[in-house]
Amino acid sequence: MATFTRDTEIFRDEDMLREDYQPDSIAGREAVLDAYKTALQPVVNGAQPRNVFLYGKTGVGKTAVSRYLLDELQQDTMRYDDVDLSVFWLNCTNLSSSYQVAVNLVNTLRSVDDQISTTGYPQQRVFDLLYEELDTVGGTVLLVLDEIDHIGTDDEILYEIPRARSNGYLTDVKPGVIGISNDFGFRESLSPKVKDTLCEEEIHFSPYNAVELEEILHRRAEEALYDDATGSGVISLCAATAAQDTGSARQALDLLYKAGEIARAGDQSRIAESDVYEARNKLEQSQIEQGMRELTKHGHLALVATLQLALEEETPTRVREIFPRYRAIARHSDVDPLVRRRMHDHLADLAMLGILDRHGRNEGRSGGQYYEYQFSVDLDLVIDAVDDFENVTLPRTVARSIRARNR
Ligand SMILES: Nc1ncnc2c1ncn2[C@@H]1O[C@H](COP(=O)(O)OP(=O)(O)OP(=O)(O)O)[C@@H](O)[C@H]1O
Repeated sequence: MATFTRDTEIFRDEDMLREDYQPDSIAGREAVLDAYKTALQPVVNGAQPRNVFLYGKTGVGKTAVSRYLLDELQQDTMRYDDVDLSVFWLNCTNLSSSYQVAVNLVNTLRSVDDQISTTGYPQQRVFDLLYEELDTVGGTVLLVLDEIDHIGTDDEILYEIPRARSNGYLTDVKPGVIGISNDFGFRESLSPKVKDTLCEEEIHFSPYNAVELEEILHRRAEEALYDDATGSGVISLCAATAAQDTGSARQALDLLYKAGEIARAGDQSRIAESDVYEARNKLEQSQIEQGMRELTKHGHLALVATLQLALEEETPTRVREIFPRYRAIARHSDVDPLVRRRMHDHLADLAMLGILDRHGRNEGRSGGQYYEYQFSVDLDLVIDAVDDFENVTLPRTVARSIRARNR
């Protein structure tokens, strides 16, 4: 018997459940598609494009809908000789200034053997280079800036590009900017002139409800899974679970994919509801693990201090117990400790991430309120995560528990 045999019961084409798969149809987003089409109509007419700003939480289809509609737009404009449309995408994660966005745009527009250095130019020079490149491409150019909120308050470029034509910097090209963001605060933080320009057309992507998610999952499952691979209620359970939690299609698809993997690993011929529950727990766990790894240095220190108390069976515990431990661990790790109140903010963050449970308690007659903390996740999970903290010198009790687990 072979060690590996091809799946014949659960996954027909599992790549279709992966993050980077681009669906060829969009379900449950009619109103958004209508608004987006209206915003893009000037492009088909050969007119100056409008700038569009898309916002909504993570996983609600901003990228998928944009890719789908811009592909359609490119195909449909080919029918008109007087429209020459080019679309360029730039992911702005880690680009925290107009300068960096401009340099990366220049390099996106240029060929790979003709890139410019990411530092060393005056800002105006980079903008001029960008205008030259845009004019060289010519026609209508749509620049899609994904995760645009990373640019922060240094947002001049979002004003400059759309205005460059009327300001006489561009002659042969009609540029349009499509900004995408899942940070609701970003729109408010834009300077008024940028807001007026970039947010000419705004499209809000609301979280999906269970009915919409079910439609998305059904369409995807039709091709990704074999016909009898889902037991009754499985798809609606994935949809309902994700709708109640985040309303994200990504979460719903991840749940179905994970549940399928669990069924396959168990040699089952179909996915059961119990696989969805198990998948939810596994995904939650890995999200929490990731949350712990991505904490700041002081978040790591506060976590280790609380873990030390938990291992000594001193939890639930109060800030006044955690703080001295935190301070000692910080000193051993060559970090200046924060004052108690600031460290308490980090404990509150850990509670918000679902790592700690926090309960308010009253101090009896003397009045006053205090909080008690304890882990709301399995300690083994925390010990595993802490093992990877490179910036913290671990106290002996914690180091010992790690060794015991790794043995
Ligand atoms: N309406 C839809 N129809 C079909 N698939 C969808 C739909 N909406 C989202 N998806 C799928 O859900 C996943 C997440 O969607 P997408 O990446 O577009 O979200 P997003 O809003 O851009 O999220 P982020 O802000 O995190 O980038 C993708 O796999 C996408 O194909």
